[in-house]
Amino acid sequence: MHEFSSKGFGRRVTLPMSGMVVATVFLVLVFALISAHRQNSLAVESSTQLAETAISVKEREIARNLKDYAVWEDAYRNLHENLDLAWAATDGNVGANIYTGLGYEMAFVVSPEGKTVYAVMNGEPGAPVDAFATIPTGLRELVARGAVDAEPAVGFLRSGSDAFLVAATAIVLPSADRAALPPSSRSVLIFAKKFDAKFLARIGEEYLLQNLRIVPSATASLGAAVPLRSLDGADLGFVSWSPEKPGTDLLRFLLPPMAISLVAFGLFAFLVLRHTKRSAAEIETSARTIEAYARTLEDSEARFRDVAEASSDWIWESDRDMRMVYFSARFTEVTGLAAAGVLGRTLEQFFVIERADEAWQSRAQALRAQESFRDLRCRYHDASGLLRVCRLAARPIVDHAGSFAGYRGTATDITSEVEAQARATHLALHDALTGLPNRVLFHQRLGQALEADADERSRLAVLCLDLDHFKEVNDTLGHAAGDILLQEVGQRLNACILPSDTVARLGGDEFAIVQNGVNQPLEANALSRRILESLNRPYMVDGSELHVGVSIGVAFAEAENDGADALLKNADIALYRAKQSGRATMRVFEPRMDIELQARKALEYDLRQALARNQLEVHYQPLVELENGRIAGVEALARWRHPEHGLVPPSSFIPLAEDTGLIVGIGEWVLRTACAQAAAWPELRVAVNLSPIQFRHSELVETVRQVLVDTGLAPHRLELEITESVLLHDAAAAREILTALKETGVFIVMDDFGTGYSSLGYLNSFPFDKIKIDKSFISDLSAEKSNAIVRSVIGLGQSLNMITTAEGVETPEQVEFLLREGCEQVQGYHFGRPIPADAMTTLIGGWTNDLGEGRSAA
Ligand SMILES: Nc1nc2c(ncn2[C@@H]2O[C@@H]3COP(=O)(O)O[C@H]4[C@@H](O)[C@H](n5cnc6c(=O)[nH]c(N)nc65)O[C@@H]4COP(=O)(O)O[C@H]3[C@H]2O)c(=O)[nH]1
Repeated sequence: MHEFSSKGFGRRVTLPMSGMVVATVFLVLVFALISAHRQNSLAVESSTQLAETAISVKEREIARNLKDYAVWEDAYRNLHENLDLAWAATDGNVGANIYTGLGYEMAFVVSPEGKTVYAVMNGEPGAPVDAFATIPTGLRELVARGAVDAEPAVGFLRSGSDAFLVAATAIVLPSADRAALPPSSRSVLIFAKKFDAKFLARIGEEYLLQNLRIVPSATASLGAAVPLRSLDGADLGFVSWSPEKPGTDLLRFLLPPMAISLVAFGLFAFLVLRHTKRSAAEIETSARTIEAYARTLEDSEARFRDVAEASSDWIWESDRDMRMVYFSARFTEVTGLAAAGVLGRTLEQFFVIERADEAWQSRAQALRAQESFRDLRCRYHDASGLLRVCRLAARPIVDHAGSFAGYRGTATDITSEVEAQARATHLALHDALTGLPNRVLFHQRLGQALEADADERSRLAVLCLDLDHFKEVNDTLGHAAGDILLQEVGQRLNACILPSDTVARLGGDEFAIVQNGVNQPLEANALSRRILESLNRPYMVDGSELHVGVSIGVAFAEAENDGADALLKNADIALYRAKQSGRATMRVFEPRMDIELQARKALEYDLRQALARNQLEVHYQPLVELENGRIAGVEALARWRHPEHGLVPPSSFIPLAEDTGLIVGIGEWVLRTACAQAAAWPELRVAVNLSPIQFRHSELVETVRQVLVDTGLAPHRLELEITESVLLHDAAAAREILTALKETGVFIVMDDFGTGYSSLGYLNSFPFDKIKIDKSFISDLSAEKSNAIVRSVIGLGQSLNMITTAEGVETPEQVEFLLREGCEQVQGYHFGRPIPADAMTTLIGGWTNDLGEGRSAA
């Protein structure tokens, strides 16, 4: 770019302009001076001519006047032939009139012999004054020439210090033939006019020559001069005058306005130049600013290009018909396609616009309105034919006329982003372990299904599934095995459903199914059966065969159902009921289940407060030795004195306490209360029930030890009753705890023997001190089978050297039977019901050895 500079401008414009102005002024001045000089010279020249003419006129005038007097018969007769001085002196002849009339100061008559015979000096005729003495130089030659020449001889001669115009001519008859007369016989008349200041002043007046005067030298000239030379060439000085100076006058006239004009012009030129210079400086500043802007613009463009290409993949442009007309170099780098092959195709020919994209409507509107748009999702095939996704953003190009000329925009390849998004969406909606839909997707599907009309809704069933004993698998075989099991369960569930159904893993071992069955509830029942059958089949995990069942709760959508949450809640309630019903089964939701559940929740709430509000009590039931009828001990049984419901039996709250984990706290409280109470009684043992839940807490042994220490009860006076379910859960851990408990010195009792799996192996492998035969066998003693069982358990105890206790002994017959069979201890209403500690203290105090007496009727 050409750089504009005000200094350059000064050099190029100011200096030449200033030079031109100065040169013009100079030329005008020179021209004026030359003209003035020329004018002056011409004036001098013409006045010189005038002066010369004046002199010549005077010469001719004196010659003419002289000739008038010399060529006159009277003069010839009286001055030549006969010298008549009186005639001569007579005024009017050659007398005073020569001076007074003609103004000649001197007049002489010289005889042929060369002698002055008559003279008139300043108008005074008189005695002859020698002319040659008066005018000593040059007069003789003049007289000689005048004597012979036809015309008077005229010339300037000096007389003293004065110059005189002198004329001489022969005095002849007017008719005389001058040539015929010998010169020597002629008399000569001489007139002399003094060239004095007065005469010159008169000439000056006549010829308009100012200050006409005689000056001795040219240097004393008044401006113009003509030399006066005598006939012999002697210098008589100069006739000088002040010539007119029209040039100088003109200059005088012109110079002031010229000077003013020049000054004004110079000032104007100066101002113009200054203004021009300032303008030039401003232009230079503007030019620099524009240059700076241009550089900034270039930088900005480069920056924009860098940013645009860094934040996107390529830049593109289309014409007004949406035909691609430009791709930046990155287009080929990213797509592998040659730009030339795509240019000319329309936007829609190259890109497949994703009209399914939710935002398409607004983009379509922007495109129709030829407005800016962003985030327009498109697909295209790259050079290798792979379908890729990109995002377009563009702004309209507006031409100089303000019309739409196409689009200019960026494209960003978002294929990996879209794939990652799809993966993330899948992850967000699916369970990572089983690949099944997760809770979120399940809710979405259920919500969508519920949006259908009432008819379709009524076909909808939700099944909630919970694996039975899954926790045990996890606890015993580890989480890896649990994971494999869950994956297998997922596959089996998938195999059970139809494509229109959705099976989801809600978390842990919870699954749920949305079933769309035309024929409900039959189809839900059928599906439940299929699932129960499929999931009950054994699983092979790490080479081990595992068995886990499943409990299923089913709820059907109804027209007036609240929604997905309500439906799922109902299915969950049904599932809870299925689990309560012994697992591996299914239950269909009924409204009463919800009521019961609410009641249970209310109870649970109350139970949480019970301990803190001292609503729990421990009642004691005596254990009697059959052999001697003595109280061998008491069983501590928890009671809940509910402020509204009265005394609540443990069968109503212990399972709830176990489900909620409250049993840990309640159990410890019962243990501590019973031990403290027993310590106050003489040598009686106290039996306390331990829940399987307490067993899973590692602090159990330490708690027992601490309670014994705190209450001071001797360990051998404490019996801990456990059920078979404790052993079922984790046999190894149970054995470890039992062994540790045994080491504290307490008795371990197997409670409710015969109700569970009653593996006889347990009795061998665990350190039990006592077996309690469940009261269901005792109450059923009339039956053959029960008799046999009771008999064999008693026998087993004896052979394993364990004490056998029979529970629920209510009748003397039962006592007799047990006595006969060798049962060592009994417990039952026949001997005493569970009673509060005070009552028990009284009972103990009044107890006799007689088996039939002292029974409490509490
Ligand atoms: N029909 C009949 N029943 C008799 C007779 N003699 C005693 N019973 C009842 O049989 C149950 C014996 O206790 P259990 O088998 O350990 O069974 C207990 C025990 O498993 C559990 N339980 C009670 N208190 C506690 C406790 O503090 N902790 C734990 N973990 N469980 C407890 O609750 C179960 C029920 O306790 P209870 O309702 O007190 O019921 C007691 C007792 O009242 C009889 O002649 N006929």
